[in-house]
Amino acid sequence: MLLRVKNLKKYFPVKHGFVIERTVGHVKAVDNVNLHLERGETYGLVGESGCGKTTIGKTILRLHDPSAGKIMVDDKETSHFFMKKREAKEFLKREYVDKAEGLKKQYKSVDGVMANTEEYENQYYKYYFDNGEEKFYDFMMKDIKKKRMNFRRNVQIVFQDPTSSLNPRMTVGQALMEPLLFHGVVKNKLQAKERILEMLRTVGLKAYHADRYPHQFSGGQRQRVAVARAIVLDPNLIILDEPTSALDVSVQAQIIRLLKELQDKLNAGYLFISHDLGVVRYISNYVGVMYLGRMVEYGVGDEVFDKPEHPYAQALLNAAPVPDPNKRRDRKQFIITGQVPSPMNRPKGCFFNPRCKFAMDECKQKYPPYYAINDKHFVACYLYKENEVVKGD
Ligand SMILES: Nc1ncnc2c1ncn2[C@@H]1O[C@H](COP(=O)(O)OP(=O)(O)OP(=O)(O)O)[C@@H](O)[C@H]1O
Repeated sequence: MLLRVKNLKKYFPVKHGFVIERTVGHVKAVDNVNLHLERGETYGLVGESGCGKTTIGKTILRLHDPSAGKIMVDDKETSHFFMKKREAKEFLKREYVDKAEGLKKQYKSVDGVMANTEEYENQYYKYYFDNGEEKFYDFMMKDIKKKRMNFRRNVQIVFQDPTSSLNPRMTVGQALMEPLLFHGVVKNKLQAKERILEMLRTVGLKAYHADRYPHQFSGGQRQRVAVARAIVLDPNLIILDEPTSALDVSVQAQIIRLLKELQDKLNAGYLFISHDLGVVRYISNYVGVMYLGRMVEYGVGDEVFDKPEHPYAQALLNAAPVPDPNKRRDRKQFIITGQVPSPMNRPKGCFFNPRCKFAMDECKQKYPPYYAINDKHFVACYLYKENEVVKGD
């Protein structure tokens, strides 16, 4: 599995006080979110502004530390890649040293058995047994750094506004050269230049664009540069955070087409964050609808778009353009009233209950679990409580 997010939480502390700061609450930007994604697939995240989409993307990328939960990339838990030295040492002691010492005791009575155990075959335990604790820590810290670099290479992001994500003082050639040399992907500058020209061609730009600065491009071209920078290291996972929102409609279509073509070429997984429901529908295999930090409905894209079941998802997705006018008439129509509550002070029970015209007593008591509409479609709403309950995965 390329990406697996399990019970992810990101709470931002809210502090008051000028001289003595104290935490007066938390913005629960992301609360118990699960999602997974394979290579070559796209997971679309939709929901109103402020529901936590960008925070999920940034937390996966480790621009934010998660408050709780797991993020696994290529089946590997990523949290210890980003630990500070002391924390990492504690983690290594817990995960390896203490366990290795336990094994030693277990096998003490039978000399020579240790070398035949499964754990001894594991390179980390073997290193510890052969080299002792201090050398083991040095070895593991280097290993963690290697994994962190590998993660940084493998997971990339494209932001909405390429103007702020590109360094204005660097030419496009320099901006693309930097990560190539930093990650040692190429042996020398000549190889780097070849790769940069190939990347520019891939995203529909010309060789002479390498000598230009970001301000010398149009918005669409700048986003092409940002895409080139994201793919130059051949990543497996790309987070696309509103990649077309700042562009004209005709340019949006070109960028989306480019992203689709690139996905076929790179076989990368995309986490696609957008307000534009039409684009999300077009590009995504799976879709998750978020409300106040939680995924209220998720599943295979066409299923969720054709038959949204959560009252919030129905209201939101009804706003999406539908190519087939007959389908549009079949849709349940209603409009949500009221304001989105504050993520610092969410309503009891289902967070949507004060705005939901179907709200029942239990909706005001406890947040609903996920019910399976079928094996491709899940919804957190008591209206479906006759259905099988599933873990939010
Ligand atoms: N660094 C931060 N510190 C404190 N609160 C934050 C921070 N970043 C985001 N938030 C809050 O977390 C919540 C979720 O924000 P987020 O940007 O993830 O939403 P979003 O769904 O991506 O919205 P948009 O579509 O407008 O980008 C919001 O209430 C926001 O104010």
